[in-house]
Amino acid sequence: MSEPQPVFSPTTPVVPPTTPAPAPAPVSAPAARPSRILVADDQADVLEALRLLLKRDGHAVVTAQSPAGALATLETEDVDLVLMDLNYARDTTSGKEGMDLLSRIRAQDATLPVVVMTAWGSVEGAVEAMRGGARDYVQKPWDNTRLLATLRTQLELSRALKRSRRLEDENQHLRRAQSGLPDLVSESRAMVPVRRMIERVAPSAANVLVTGEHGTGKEVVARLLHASSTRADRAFVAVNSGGLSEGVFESELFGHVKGAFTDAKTDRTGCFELADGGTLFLDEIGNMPLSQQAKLLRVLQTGELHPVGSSKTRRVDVRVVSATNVDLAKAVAEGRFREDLLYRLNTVEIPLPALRERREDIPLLASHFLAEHGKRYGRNTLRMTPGALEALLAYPWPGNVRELEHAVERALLMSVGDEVSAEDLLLRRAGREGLSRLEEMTLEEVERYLIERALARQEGNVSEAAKGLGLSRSALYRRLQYYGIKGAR
Ligand SMILES: Nc1ncnc2c1ncn2[C@@H]1O[C@H](COP(=O)(O)OP(=O)(O)OP(=O)(O)O)[C@@H](O)[C@H]1O
Repeated sequence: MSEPQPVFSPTTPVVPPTTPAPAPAPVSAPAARPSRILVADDQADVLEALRLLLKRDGHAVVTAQSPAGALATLETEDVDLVLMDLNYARDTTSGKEGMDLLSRIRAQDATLPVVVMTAWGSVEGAVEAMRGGARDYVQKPWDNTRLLATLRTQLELSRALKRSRRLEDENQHLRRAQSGLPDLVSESRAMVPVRRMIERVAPSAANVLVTGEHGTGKEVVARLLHASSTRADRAFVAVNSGGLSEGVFESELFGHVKGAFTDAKTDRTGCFELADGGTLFLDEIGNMPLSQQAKLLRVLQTGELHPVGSSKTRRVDVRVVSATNVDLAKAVAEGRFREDLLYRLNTVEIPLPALRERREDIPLLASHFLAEHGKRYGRNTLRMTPGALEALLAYPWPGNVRELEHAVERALLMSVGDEVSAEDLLLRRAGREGLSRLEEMTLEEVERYLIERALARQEGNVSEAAKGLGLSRSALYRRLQYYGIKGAR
């Protein structure tokens, strides 16, 4: 069995598009930013000294002179660590205001590392603060080297924690681990423009819209675009964007913070952030309600989002590949899809032909699935009989490649010995072998069978099939509707 060839390898030189693609949607890249530290102390000279010290060490610094100021800053600024004094009211060393501030910071974001500064010799204060959730403490007056080392350790620890939490979230979202390039098996002429387009646009950051009937391989194309791009080592996050209820949509795409709503027990990273630096695959985009389209458009226009319940702005660098089986131009004309969103999504459009329009691919796809599933079931020596191949070629495949894959897997399980026969395929209604069962069929089954055969012969063309059956086009359409036969054009 010949191995399907990958479309191209990532090392293949990039061929520039003949017509320059329009500029991609500006979901802009975040600059690699230094750690941002909030320093809270009521003494201006202390704040200034710390600001200079931390800046020299490569950190960005924001300062606050009171607990209220610190909390207000945390509301609006994305901070990586808080360095805070325990005492605010002058001449007191009780640390009460500081402990209060610490617990309020923890309530807002329990993952934010806090390092407290205690008065020299106040060991109880330090112990209490650590019990209250501070990650570490330094004593005043501080030793510069020790202070910087403490902060660096806490920042690294927090980064590692964030990374592992993000990986956990990512793992939940990644539908399947991909090794190497996903297989886009094809040898038909109809798929040549598809392959060419993938080669040309994959390396760019352009947003791509993949269109085609169910099961034609839109997600395979999306994965291939990602795997062949410079983003290949970052996440590919797939989300069924047409099937989300109003309540779930924002949280799924943009994330939420703990406490944003009753069930929000912990922070949740949204798909946009999970896909940061990588590719977000928005499947079934044509079924997205208008209200959700507006929210999506805003993020694509600005490259900025707010997790639900947070006023902090996050920036993301995401390439969006979307897919639909809906005619979006028609949906725009009927007011069901926003035109401005369509223009953001379809910088490049890749239309995938239905399987009946590329019958040359059927034998290769069948062999591919037979080999793949054969491996899975420990049956590596299976072959299709010529009769099985003929039946596959005669069938109209309304469910496209997905249906073919299922039929081959089922046939593999039905088969005895090394051969998969036409009968194992169970394509009773359309395969040739159906003829031998003619006498067992009802009149309606025979009619359906003949219509499917005629359509398959004419590659789904209704006018030609109607001619062959001696029916008018509209009479055939009525019957197609009656029998629920899909895949006609
Ligand atoms: N050209 C191809 N080569 C190999 N496998 C393919 C090909 N096209 C589709 N498949 C397989 O067929 C199945 C359906 O493909 P996929 O999910 O990409 O279709 P889709 O167009 O995204 O479907 P839907 O519109 O229902 O979401 C998958 O298991 C996929 O791996």
